[in-house]
Amino acid sequence: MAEVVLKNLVKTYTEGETVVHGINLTIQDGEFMVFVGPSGCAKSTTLRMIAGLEDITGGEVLIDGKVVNRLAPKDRGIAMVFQNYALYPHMTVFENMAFGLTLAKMDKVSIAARVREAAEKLEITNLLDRRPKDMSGGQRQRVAVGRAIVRKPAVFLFDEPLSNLDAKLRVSMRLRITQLHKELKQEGQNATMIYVTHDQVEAMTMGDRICVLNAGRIMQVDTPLNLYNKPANKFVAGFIGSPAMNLLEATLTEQDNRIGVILHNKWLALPEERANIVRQHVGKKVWLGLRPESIGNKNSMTCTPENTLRGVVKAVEQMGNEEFVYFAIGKEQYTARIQVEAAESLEFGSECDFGFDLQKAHIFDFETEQNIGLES
Ligand SMILES: Nc1ncnc2c1ncn2[C@@H]1O[C@H](COP(=O)(O)OP(=O)(O)OP(=O)(O)O)[C@@H](O)[C@H]1O
Repeated sequence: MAEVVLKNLVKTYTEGETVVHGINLTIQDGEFMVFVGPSGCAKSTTLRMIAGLEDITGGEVLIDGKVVNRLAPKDRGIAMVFQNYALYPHMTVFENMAFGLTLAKMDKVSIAARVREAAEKLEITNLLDRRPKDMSGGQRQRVAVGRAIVRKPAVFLFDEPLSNLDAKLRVSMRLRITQLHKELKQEGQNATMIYVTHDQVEAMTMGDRICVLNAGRIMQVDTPLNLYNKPANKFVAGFIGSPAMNLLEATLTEQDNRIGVILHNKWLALPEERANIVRQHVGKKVWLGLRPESIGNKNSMTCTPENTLRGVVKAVEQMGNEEFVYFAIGKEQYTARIQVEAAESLEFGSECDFGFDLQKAHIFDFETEQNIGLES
């Protein structure tokens, strides 16, 4: 049970390169917080500073109200699960899971009870006598999670724990970890979990809140749905969502008292409520963000001369229930996501009219890249 607070956290490696630039973040007691961002954005470095595996250059880490900058990892009340499992190869599963408790000089009966309880939770009771080399990757990772659980830590830290597993196992393990978080809560162990991943599907499905990082800075901290529906800036808009949001250069213009954007030399009207929010920015260059599901054909949305552009189909990916249509207008490439009932049989090189649902448009300042289309 612990709140984790990062105050102006800075990391400079000895080579002099600052990779974490003053991060401020409060992770609430019992919260499942995901750190997500592209490779090299300092997710792991930040997590390792919380764990005590990396020196802190500046700022503070507080766990349960106490500054832990100088505490050894074992004294921080944390348990960490790594991508490579980090199991002892010469020990059985039981011994691996018991190891930390033995070091902490817990009595043997209590250790056995804790290990069995955790093994049952993770359905690995039948593996307790095996050694890591005789198990699959998924089983090893369950043991690594089990080793963390037995210690009943206040804070669980996960560093890309599912990256070495195949796609199907990743899905089942991610469910298991989120269920574990809920089960522990039910049992009164309000475990705070901090989970690092570069996989936005993991981030969206697991996190109570997600902290999106880029180049050592926080871009946005919010619930999965708010990140998707109200991205604070162009970076978050482009990072969260698959296929990625279409981001188009446009200029906000006024014609006959109505506000719209000029795209490919055509004026497209913004619906009135959207127009009112960005009225003060008329004349400015902006990034117009449209999710693939906000672009469609005449069967999937209302297409009018004021929201339609003609494009050339470059590729179609069939997903079963829907298809992703990649098309070009001039040099720009766009993605539309169309439900299979509405799909036309579009072939490479064919021309089609695509409707742009500007009611759902996200609008970002061209220079600052901040979202200027949010209702205040
Ligand atoms: N020991 C080190 N010495 C110097 N630079 C380092 C060290 N470890 C990491 N870095 C640098 O710090 C930056 C952040 O690395 P970090 O591993 O935290 O990123 P990440 O977001 O976890 O990336 P990935 O998703 O690829 O694991 C990178 O530029 C990396 O090269």
